[in-house]
Amino acid sequence: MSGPRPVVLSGPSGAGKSTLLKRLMKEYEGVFGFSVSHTTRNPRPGEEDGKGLNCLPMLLGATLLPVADVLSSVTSEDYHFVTKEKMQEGIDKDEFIENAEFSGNMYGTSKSSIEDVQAQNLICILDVDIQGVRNIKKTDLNPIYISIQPPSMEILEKRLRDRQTETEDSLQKRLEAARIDMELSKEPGVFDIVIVNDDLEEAYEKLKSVLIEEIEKVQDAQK
Ligand SMILES: Nc1ncnc2c1ncn2[C@@H]1O[C@H](COP(=O)(O)OP(=O)(O)OP(=O)(O)O)[C@@H](O)[C@H]1O
Ligand SMILES: Nc1nc2c(ncn2[C@@H]2O[C@H](COP(=O)(O)O)[C@@H](O)[C@H]2O)c(=O)[nH]1
Repeated sequence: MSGPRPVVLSGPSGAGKSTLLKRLMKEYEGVFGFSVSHTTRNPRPGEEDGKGLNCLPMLLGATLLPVADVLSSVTSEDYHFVTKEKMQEGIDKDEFIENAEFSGNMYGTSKSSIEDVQAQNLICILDVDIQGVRNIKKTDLNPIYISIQPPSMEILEKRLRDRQTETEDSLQKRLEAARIDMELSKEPGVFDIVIVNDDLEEAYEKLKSVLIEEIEKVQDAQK
């Protein structure tokens, strides 16, 4: 039996991908696994290196907490934070299914980050920019492609500013990338669905409705 289809979540920085993902992974604990990307950007306050399914055995071995507590501490946000040299080394060794430069930093999805999730028969979620979407389309991954879009550039800018994670320079770079993303996401056939994240509840319900078939398949297999 082939495993569940992976899900690619894309859309401008600040559109709300991580917010929606966190809810989804909380409501459907044990159904999704996040593909922990590599990046050369600096960690934000609270972000930890590689706190994803890749290091689950290590987390489980190092804690006296129940497995469920460890699993719920695995968020959809963190990365493997690496130097440019280390990242380039991995790319040269063909360890990445895709990689891209975004806002002056390198990002990439390692093959093992996907394999680790798929080995557990979980729905693998990839959070990648539009370049990642294009590159994944050249592979045989066959994911469901979902774009999360903001209601407008103005609202996106406000969300990014309020999040307080960016310098003025990185914020401007992200807004520029967002303009391109918003144009490209309108191209027919790029995404299976484009969800405008205006009202969070409505956006979340739409996201769930697109994924419910795959979710139920995983839940049935776990019975
Ligand atoms: N529907 C919404 N209404 C208002 N604020 C929202 C909504 N969705 C998300 N936000 C807020 O917008 C900010 C950006 O959201 P989030 O960090 O989830 O975006 P993202 O797409 O994951 O960004 P990045 O790609 O940079 O990681 C957060 O502070 C979040 O709380
Ligand atoms: N092509 C890829 N894009 C990725 C990957 N991981 C994250 N991203 C995208 O980068 C931007 C910025 O993310 P942030 O965490 O610095 O705010 C965002 O659009 C992500 O979707 C990846 O492995 N490959």
